[in-house]
Amino acid sequence: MAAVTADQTTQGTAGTAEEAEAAHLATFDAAVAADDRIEPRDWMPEAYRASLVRQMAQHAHSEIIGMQPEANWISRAPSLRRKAILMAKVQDEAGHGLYLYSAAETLGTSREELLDKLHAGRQRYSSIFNYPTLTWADVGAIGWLVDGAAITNQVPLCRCSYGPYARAMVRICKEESFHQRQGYELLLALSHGTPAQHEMAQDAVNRWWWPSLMMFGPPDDASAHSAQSMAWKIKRHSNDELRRRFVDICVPQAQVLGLSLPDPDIRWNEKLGQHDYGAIDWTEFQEVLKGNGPCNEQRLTQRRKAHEEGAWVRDAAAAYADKHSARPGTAGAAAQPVEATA
Ligand SMILES: CC(C)(COP(=O)(O)OP(=O)(O)OC[C@H]1O[C@@H](n2cnc3c(N)ncnc32)[C@H](O)[C@@H]1OP(=O)(O)O)[C@@H](O)C(=O)NCCC(=O)NCCSC(=O)Cc1ccccc1
Repeated sequence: MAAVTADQTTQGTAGTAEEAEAAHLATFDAAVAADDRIEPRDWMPEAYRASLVRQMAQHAHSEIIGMQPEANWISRAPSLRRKAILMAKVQDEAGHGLYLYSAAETLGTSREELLDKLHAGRQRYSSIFNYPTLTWADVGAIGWLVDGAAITNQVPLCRCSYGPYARAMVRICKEESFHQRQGYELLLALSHGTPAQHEMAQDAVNRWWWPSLMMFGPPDDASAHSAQSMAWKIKRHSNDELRRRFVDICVPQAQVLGLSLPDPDIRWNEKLGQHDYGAIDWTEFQEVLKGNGPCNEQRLTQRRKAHEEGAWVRDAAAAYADKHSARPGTAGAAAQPVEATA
């Protein structure tokens, strides 16, 4: 964006602070209207910054908490091939969290601060990760439905108005596509396996279907942030639009899988050119958001434990970085006091 940077705001402005603010806002609004990207050093309204931090932090937290349900099956994967794929997928989710925490840092919030808020229960992560993985087929259902829903939601975020978030999403979406395919392929194998395997696949789809629809957030008329986020082009589509798009994608895929979706009200709506679907249990969604889902407590406890147990790794990395920057010939060395030698 060829906008005024934060540093320039105080330089050479003849008018009042209010006039300068209004000029910046006009430049920002014009950039958003023109589909330009807002970059970290560009002026932006504080509410825009706060909304981005809220969404990006929640997204980053979802990626790292989202490692837990599937990691539960790494040691019990049925073959070496499935184990290698699952390990790679879970590692990818950690990577996504790191891209997103880094992108959030460009808005002036440290990773440490965001993690502290997650651990204190002051920031959210996606409701979907508060459900248990009861059988191996759940790994397939998560790949197909949870990663599928994530892609449907996140592809439009590649066109988000904030540059670092949009660019992080490009890479994340490529990896999520692989995750979705592996889940689909896993379910296809189970669905066409023994009757017991088919039943296990169907049971997993039955349990994950409705929580996956909840990933898109509350219905549009109850979505507090959608209108403003869409005006700022952080979000490009409403929660209900994306949810319906996801149903349209899943219906033919379920047919190929030979599995049914647990909703007798799914039917083609000729007028809309899309599928209708049954009522979502929004009470269950609100309960999960309040912390009363089946695994909320387990997920946060495990996350806090992993953070505490990883303290030595962070300390070691910081000590190494300090040592490295103190070496002669490195950029950091110039700033170090030189000890006199005898
Ligand atoms: C669509 C929405 C999630 C919500 O729209 P907004 O406009 O932001 O909010 P809206 O006004 O509609 O809602 C009002 C309140 O309700 C909250 N809330 C809503 N829905 C949920 C929910 N489902 N869970 C929990 N909370 C939810 C919402 O934050 C707000 O609360 P607040 O006022 O902040 O306290 C949006 O933030 C978004 O697109 N995020 C980016 C994508 C992203 O985060 N993806 C995560 C999955 S990544 C993944 O799966 C990859 C993976 C796969 C496999 C394994 C591992 C990893």
